[in-house]
Amino acid sequence: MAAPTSVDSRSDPPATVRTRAQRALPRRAYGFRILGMGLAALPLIAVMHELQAPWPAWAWMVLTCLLWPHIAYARAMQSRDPFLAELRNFLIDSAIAGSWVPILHFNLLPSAVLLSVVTADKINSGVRRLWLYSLPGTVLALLAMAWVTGFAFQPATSMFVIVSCLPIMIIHTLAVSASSYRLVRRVQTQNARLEELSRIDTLSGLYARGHWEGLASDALRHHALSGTGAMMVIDVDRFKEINDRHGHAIGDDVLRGIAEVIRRNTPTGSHAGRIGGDEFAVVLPGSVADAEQAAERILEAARSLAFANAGELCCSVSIGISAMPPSETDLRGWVESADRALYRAKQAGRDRAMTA
Ligand SMILES: Nc1nc2c(ncn2[C@@H]2O[C@H](COP(=O)(O)OP(=O)(O)OP(=O)(O)O)[C@@H](O)[C@H]2O)c(=O)[nH]1
Repeated sequence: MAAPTSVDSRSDPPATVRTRAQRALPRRAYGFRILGMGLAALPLIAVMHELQAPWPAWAWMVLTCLLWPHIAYARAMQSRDPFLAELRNFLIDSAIAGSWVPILHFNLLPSAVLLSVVTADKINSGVRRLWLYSLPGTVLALLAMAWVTGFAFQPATSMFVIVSCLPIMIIHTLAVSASSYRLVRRVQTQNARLEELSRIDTLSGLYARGHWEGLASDALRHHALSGTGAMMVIDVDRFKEINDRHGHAIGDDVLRGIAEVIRRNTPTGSHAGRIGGDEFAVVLPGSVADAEQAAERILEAARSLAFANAGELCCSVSIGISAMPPSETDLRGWVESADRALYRAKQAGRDRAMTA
């Protein structure tokens, strides 16, 4: 009758995450325990009324349904390890449910509802095998209470008791489902964010290498059909010197500036990525002549870049261009061909483009 949580004991989360989860778990469980135990009181009252139960049964109902949720919360929050204390509370929940079955004289519907609700709570907690660990305590509590009540057995459920079971079956199930839904939505959002992070190079804003390679392979297959397309590899000239003279922060500004230059000067349908420290690659649609024009624009724009914190800094790039291979080949071969052209551009004095 407690909350579904996002905690999974299979993995070892970082300390900060774990501390947050430690505090969050008892808080989340508190509301659900009040709801679950409170709603469970209805069938208990109905059956005890039918059985004319003795006062200790009523006292046990008040203690477990009305007081226990607050005791459990206080226990967990005052504990050195609220997460662990809350796990113990989960186990006590199950034992309490087990103890109720004989008090109800094994009345079929409320017994089944109570046991399935507490077991489902363990599964929903996300803590591996918690439901399994809770079973011995449940069975022991059930047997102990059965011994106290003399194994009284009256499984038939009246319409009055069936109706009293409806609130816990409906409201608790919906509340747990809503909580699970929120959890799933959060995981989906986080997954989308993680995917975004793996797709985009955070410094340059261009595609990260792995994702770019996927796009470039697709483009290679696509361009093989049309017979056009070009690969461009761009490397910042003497970037080590820029770092050494102006510092890494300015070096990063240069990389960002070049990335922006590439973005602005390549045609729609191009895929630009950062494939190394100061190396970028672009797959372009169209002919080699189109790519050479784009390269000239990039060279020009790179020369004109200005940096607020390094007034005298001028930068340039060298570019290697390779035409679409005559027959479809692997991406690596295409990039290496453009790389060889880039090497020649560097050898020829940098700040220029060469075509393979
Ligand atoms: N600021 C910064 N520097 C980086 C980053 N990644 C790699 N580098 C640096 O980039 C430099 C790359 O230099 P090289 O490619 O070896 O050579 P270069 O100085 O550019 O010389 P040429 O390519 O021959 O013109 C190295 O000094 C790396 O430390 C980064 O993300 N930020």
